[in-house]
Amino acid sequence: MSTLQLDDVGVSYRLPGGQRLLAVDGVDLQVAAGEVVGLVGESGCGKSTLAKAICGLVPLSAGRVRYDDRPIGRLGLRTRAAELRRIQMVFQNPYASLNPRRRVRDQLQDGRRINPGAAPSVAELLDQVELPADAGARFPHEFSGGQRQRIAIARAMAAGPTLLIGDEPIASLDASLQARIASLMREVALAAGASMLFISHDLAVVRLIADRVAVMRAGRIVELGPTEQVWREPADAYTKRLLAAIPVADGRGRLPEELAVD
Ligand SMILES: Nc1ncnc2c1ncn2[C@@H]1O[C@H](COP(=O)(O)OP(=O)(O)OP(=O)(O)O)[C@@H](O)[C@H]1O
Repeated sequence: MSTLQLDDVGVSYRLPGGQRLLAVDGVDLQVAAGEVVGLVGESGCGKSTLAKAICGLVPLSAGRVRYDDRPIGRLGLRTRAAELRRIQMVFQNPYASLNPRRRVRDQLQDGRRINPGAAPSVAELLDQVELPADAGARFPHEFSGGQRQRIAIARAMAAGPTLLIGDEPIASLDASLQARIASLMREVALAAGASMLFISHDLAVVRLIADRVAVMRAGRIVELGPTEQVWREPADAYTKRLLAAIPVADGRGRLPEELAVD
């Protein structure tokens, strides 16, 4: 069974003037087979950079990423290609993975060719993401934002991934749709036997779908644990602040006073 294992991972960017920014710093994280892990934290804390590091899209400055006990990153292209084909991403902007000029069914077929035999048919993929069968004959621009994100999820699943990474996949959707699309991602990933790393700044949605949650701040993971435990008994002051900031219907903080931090 495929496990993603990050050990002491660091990623730094070179800034104008030669300085380096340590965007990810000493991250240890594991995503086990069949598990959904939520990665939360404020804008700029390094979530997307960590996702890119997992996919080999940015080089590591420290540590290692292993998938299925094989290294990813800073490797020969052949090894990377084989491992990375099994990791698929869904981005905030569905167009990041969709071609506006190709019909939906052709794009799903393109995905299915990445790992032949690993994914269901185009009709089944559309059904899984709750789109009508005739959606395949249309182009991405003919759909709403939520439908487009469903297509992007189907496109990712068409490649037969064993790990699905969502990088803020619900951030651009209407609030009414966010929980549904997040739950759908969990459903389709688990139904296919894949695990999922779900990146979001929306803790309420992460609580709905994640088995474990990792809280990231300034490049580091400051808290990691079963979702309900982190939610009910956050150990880290920053996690407490994040949770306290979640709005509720009456406009006040969600958490009781005893969890408030200064
Ligand atoms: N290509 C780059 N070059 C230089 N700095 C970068 C680059 N990409 C990201 N950064 C910086 O690295 C830090 C982490 O950025 P990253 O996009 O990973 O954060 P994030 O948590 O995903 O934020 P958001 O939720 O806003 O997408 C930020 O300070 C950002 O400005």
